[in-house]
Amino acid sequence: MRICAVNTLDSLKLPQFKYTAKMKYTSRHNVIPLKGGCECKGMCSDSKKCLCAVKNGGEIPFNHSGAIVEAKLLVYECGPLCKCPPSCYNRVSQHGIKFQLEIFKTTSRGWGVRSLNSIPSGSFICQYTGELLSEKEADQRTGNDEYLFDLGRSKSSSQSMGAGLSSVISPDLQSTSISCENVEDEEGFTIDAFKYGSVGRFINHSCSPNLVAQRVLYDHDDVRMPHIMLFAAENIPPLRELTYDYNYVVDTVYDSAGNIKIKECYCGSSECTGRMY
Ligand SMILES: C[S@@+](CC[C@H](N)C(=O)[O-])C[C@H]1O[C@@H](n2cnc3c(N)ncnc32)[C@H](O)[C@@H]1O
Repeated sequence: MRICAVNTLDSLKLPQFKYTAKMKYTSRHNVIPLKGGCECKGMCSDSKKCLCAVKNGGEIPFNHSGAIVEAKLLVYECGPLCKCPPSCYNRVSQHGIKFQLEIFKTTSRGWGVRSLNSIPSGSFICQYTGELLSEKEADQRTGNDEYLFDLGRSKSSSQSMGAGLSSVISPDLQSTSISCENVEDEEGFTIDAFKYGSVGRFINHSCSPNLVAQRVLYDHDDVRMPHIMLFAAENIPPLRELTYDYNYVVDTVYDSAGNIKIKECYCGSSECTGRMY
């Protein structure tokens, strides 16, 4: 789908980056491959027999219109080794963008994203794609940290969803409680959308967001590096800016010299806390 960028405010052009609809992995990261899939011949309608439904806690997380029913720590969509057809109800975000999105210049937050169509609650919007980096690699990009999305760590006691853009957020506060078989260490991963990314890289933060970031697995089995899929958290009218909560914890973001970084929030919501971090 073609995505236009409009600027009615000044003469600034969209910054250069390479558009990638899929994640960019390198051989440095050993992604755990899929071990298998469900055996359903139809549409995964028997949630007791469908292995993917079982992994989702005994239910398909989407309704028949393709809307996510509720945000979860991790959603398993059916994948390439499943026997079900591409039209299976448990394949949603893997099919890509369905709404006509537009990148536009905002007055105070750089570029942002809106939809030209109205969006029903629960609909898939887009994936936050980019280069997959280890925590160490991400830490070395402190000067260019505006497009980092920290995936947190796979084994942790913290319950935080941790779906936020950050470079150096305290790992304990930013991590997830997903337990992870076959993973020896606790290495965390980050997506960097600065050089390679999708329209998702332009979605701004809001303290009253209308999207949620959902971790999804379908084409590999590595819970350390789930796909980040953005879904509508409410019905969204056309031209309303799309936003999600970056989930920063104030005073936990540091620069390379170890000083606390402060960034004001201009989301404009009545619930705005005033600071992004
Ligand atoms: C992932 S980028 C979002 C797209 C960005 N606006 C652009 O022009 O490329 C994140 C950056 O956007 C800006 N931003 C996003 N949400 C904001 C907000 N609520 N208030 C102020 N700046 C925001 C900050 O500079 C942040 O580091």
